[in-house]
Amino acid sequence: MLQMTTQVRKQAIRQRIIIDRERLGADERAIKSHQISKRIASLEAYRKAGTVLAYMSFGAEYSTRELVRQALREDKRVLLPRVNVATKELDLYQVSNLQHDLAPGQWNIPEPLVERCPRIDLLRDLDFILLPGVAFGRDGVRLGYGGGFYDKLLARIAVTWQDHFPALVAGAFSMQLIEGIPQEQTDYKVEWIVTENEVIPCAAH
Ligand SMILES: Nc1nc2c(c(=O)[nH]1)N(C=O)[C@@H](CNc1ccc(C(=O)N[C@@H](CCC(=O)O)C(=O)O)cc1)CN2
Ligand SMILES: Nc1ncnc2c1ncn2[C@@H]1O[C@H](COP(=O)(O)OP(=O)(O)OP(=O)(O)O)[C@@H](O)[C@H]1O
Repeated sequence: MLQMTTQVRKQAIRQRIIIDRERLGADERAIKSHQISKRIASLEAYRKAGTVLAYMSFGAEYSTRELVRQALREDKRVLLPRVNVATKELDLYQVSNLQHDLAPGQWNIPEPLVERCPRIDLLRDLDFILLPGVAFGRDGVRLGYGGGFYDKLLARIAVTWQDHFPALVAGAFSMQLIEGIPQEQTDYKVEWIVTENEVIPCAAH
């Protein structure tokens, strides 16, 4: 019953923030996305990273394209997720060319083409993870679309790699920062939230 209440509360927050985020105009989103990208690119954790797990934004999410392009230009190893419908988990693939390596997948999100991109199973190699999200708390609590994809991925990484963990960073518009997001046992917190206005260091996970 407690579980149910948490899910209902999460869903209400999701719906509200998704609608509010759509209200930001396209131009405003582009300017803010650029500011977020620049701030993330200047984080030490990003600069030091050899292997980066990013994602391709969709809808009114902060646009990750600039950062993904920059990482490829800087010769970082760039991985992108693909929703595995059978396992309901994220499979990771290395991309090298955004024009040729991607096609619209689940929910129309650009995803790596399996025939062009090598699948990467070695979660140990990850230095930096850029996480999507609908809403965030300043303490690092993250609310996604409800698939639990990232929490499951992070749980897999935690098992593989107990002593060391990749940096967990989220880019988001400042309107996505809210108080009172309910947390569950399986939820991982992000370490940094980067908005158009600030870089927020959050509690360690
Ligand atoms: N850009 C981006 N890529 C991502 C994520 C993300 O949040 N953002 N994900 C983060 O985990 C995964 C995809 N997760 C998603 C889960 C639900 C919906 C969504 O729109 N669901 C609709 C129902 C759609 C349907 O079932 O047909 C909904 O909830 O209304 C989108 C993405 C992997 N890739
Ligand atoms: N490690 C895990 N193993 C199994 N199920 C999990 C795990 N982590 C989360 N889940 C389940 O996934 C479902 C959705 O979780 P949650 O609402 O936290 O998703 P989200 O963080 O919003 O989505 P996403 O991670 O895809 O952005 C929940 O029912 C949760 O119990």
